[in-house]
Amino acid sequence: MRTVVLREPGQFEMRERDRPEPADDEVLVAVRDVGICGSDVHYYEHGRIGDYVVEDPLVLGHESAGDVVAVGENVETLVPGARVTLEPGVPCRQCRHCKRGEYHLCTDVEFMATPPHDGAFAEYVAWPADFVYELPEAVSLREGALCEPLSVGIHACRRGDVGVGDTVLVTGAGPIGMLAMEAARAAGATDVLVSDVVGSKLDRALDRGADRVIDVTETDLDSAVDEYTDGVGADVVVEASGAEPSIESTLDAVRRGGTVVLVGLADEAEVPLDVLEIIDNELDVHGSFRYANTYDAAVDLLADGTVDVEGIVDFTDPLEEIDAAFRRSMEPDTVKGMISID
Ligand SMILES: NC(=O)C1=CN([C@@H]2O[C@H](COP(=O)(O)OP(=O)(O)OC[C@H]3O[C@@H](n4cnc5c(N)ncnc54)[C@H](O)[C@@H]3O)[C@@H](O)[C@H]2O)C=CC1
Ligand SMILES: CC(=O)[C@H](N)C(=O)O
Repeated sequence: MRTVVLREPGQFEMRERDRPEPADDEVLVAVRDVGICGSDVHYYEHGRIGDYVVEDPLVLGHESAGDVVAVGENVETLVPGARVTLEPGVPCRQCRHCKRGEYHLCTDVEFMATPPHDGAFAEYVAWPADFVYELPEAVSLREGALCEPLSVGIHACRRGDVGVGDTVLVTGAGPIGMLAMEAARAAGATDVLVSDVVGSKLDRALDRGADRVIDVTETDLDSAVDEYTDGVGADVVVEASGAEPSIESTLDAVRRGGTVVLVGLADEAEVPLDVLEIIDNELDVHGSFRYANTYDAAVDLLADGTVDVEGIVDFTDPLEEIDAAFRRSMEPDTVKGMISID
């Protein structure tokens, strides 16, 4: 089967590998659509993310969907021909976190495209059936693949306890911010504000239903939020840029008693946050890491038409043109690129 491996930073190589055999509890999926995530691009550019270093050729891609072509002998939930999306993190299922249902915190999780685990830029992937979700007719495979970043948005909104009537500020209009905005709306937020430093992304957010967009290169975030909320502040801020100034500004933009959800990963682990501001305003500040138990919800929201994920996609290129696709993904205007596999 065809795969693309990252050999070293900036160098993909098309390789033939043996088609995997599904184990008893696995299904074999012919991969059709794979999203390009910022983390894939980071590995492509730098060969590492923090302590995760690409030491051996690695298959990237963890936002995937395709067709089941074979099932292991214990699999009763899926049959060949099913159209599916793959949840990319498989935990140990045994540890305290797994047993509490917070399996995304399992320290033994094997996550696609995180060294040393291969991802989905390949013709076939064998994957545990309990982390494979069937897509109804109404949900395309492209949408199925984007259940992954949508899940990040759903989990962030759950962490922020976004509720009916809330005003939510999302900082960063990349794919995660855009889909956090969708998830916030689905959770009942009636006002969603979005900030970024790239005008075209804010235009896109506006087209996709943002009530107010804030270009922080021109407008002070705190003042804009104050103006919109009559000086109260946002009920929930979802920080989805990872930019240090944006992370710092969340504490000023949220209302007293409100909630800040930190999703964006800063380049530096240490970002100064005013502890007195957190205490005095009784803020809830939550980290949000990947997701757990979100895929069923993501598929349902797509099937109902409650959220739109296709609208964030700028282009789809074939697997053979992955190098050009990654370069295009690095352009500041791009929100989401995808790879299709025939
Ligand atoms: N915690 C988690 O589980 C996950 C975290 N992430 C992180 O979330 C962040 C967002 O992911 P993507 O949307 O894929 O990244 P992205 O890089 O595509 O989007 C970030 C956006 O923030 C904007 N931005 C830069 N400076 C800003 C500022 N000062 N104020 C407002 N916006 C600003 C950029 O122009 C860009 O549009 C990244 O840091 C990523 O590493 C991504 C996936 C999962
Ligand atoms: C941080 C990322 O972008 C990636 N999706 C991951 O969950 O590792």
